[in-house]
Amino acid sequence: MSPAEASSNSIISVDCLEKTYRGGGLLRRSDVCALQGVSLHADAGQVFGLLGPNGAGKTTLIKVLLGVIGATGGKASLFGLPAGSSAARRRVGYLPESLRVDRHHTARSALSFYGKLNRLDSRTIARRSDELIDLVGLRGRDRESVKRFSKGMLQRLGLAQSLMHDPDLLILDEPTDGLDPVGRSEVRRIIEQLRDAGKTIFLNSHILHEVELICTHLAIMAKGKVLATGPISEMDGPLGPTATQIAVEIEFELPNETDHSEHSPVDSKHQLDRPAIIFQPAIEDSVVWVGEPLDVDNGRSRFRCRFLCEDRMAVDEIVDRLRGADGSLIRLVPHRQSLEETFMRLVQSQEQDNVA
Ligand SMILES: Nc1ncnc2c1ncn2[C@@H]1O[C@H](COP(=O)(O)OP(=O)(O)OP(=O)(O)O)[C@@H](O)[C@H]1O
Repeated sequence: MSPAEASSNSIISVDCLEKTYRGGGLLRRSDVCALQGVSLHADAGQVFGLLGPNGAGKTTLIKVLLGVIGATGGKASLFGLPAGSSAARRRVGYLPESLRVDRHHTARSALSFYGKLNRLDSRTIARRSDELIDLVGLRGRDRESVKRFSKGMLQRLGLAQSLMHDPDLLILDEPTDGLDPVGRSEVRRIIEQLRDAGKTIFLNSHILHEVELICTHLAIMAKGKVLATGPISEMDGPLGPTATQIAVEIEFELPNETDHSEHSPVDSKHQLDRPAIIFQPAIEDSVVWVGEPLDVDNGRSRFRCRFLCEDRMAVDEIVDRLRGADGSLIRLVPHRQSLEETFMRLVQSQEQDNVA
């Protein structure tokens, strides 16, 4: 989305953001460009996921949003206020990747401590602590030492502390990292409740499946750049990674080259190469996946292949080539790319671009 397209109710608005960590030395060889023209927008009520491999720049972006570090270029704002300003910061709750709660605390005393840090009065602290202890499922354990808490319970307490001042936006750094499946599902349940209560949630993760389960919107980042952003429902659709590409799955039969009348064995490796030979060079590089021959019968082999086609004409060409090779089309369906496939394709093609 271009800055001009950003909707007026953007809670987070990031445009052409740059962050270079300066290294030593006159030639600046050790400078690290952690953010390179990052643009993204998260609207009210969204659960927005920032997904990327290690070193993508996710934590750097969060630090700029919170005002912990300054950007070296571009613009970032929260609620239309400059990121890092105290007016913006007051409306944000933050859960760092590993929140350390002093071991002498109980859940209740920890919440009281964080309430005081947020300058809340004692009545508000007592009321919010009650509400949040219920929300995060710590009722009955709230006067126990946190020393006895599991990692999942500590993370839920961390969520509660980030909510003490009732912020409109929650920024969560790897909220389910290191939790067991039960802990992850409990954190997801709380995030869903917060979303239903109208909070905007911005979270950072390298766990693709978690993002898929929790988020409504997504930005895929790698090496300081946003590779794709939009509603999650559009990230794993039938289209390829660019708007015009079409991913299709085709099931078809081809006559065997081996003469079956002589009962010669069918060489499956040889058979496997056949579709690629028939479809190339016209659609070079577009055979994404070829399965083992599914069936070999009456001198014909059945295959299932996936293709990433640049446009509809490329799909027509595949069908024409199949007919030209005396093949028959059994099934042609748009292939829904999983988020994982989209993610891997984007990250790998960026790596190839960098090598070229
Ligand atoms: N204080 C710093 N000084 C120099 N380089 C840094 C600093 N902090 C981060 N970097 C570098 O900036 C790049 C982005 O790092 P960042 O921590 O933002 O990525 P990330 O996506 O959060 O990765 P991870 O999932 O591993 O935390 C990396 O190359 C990292 O080494």
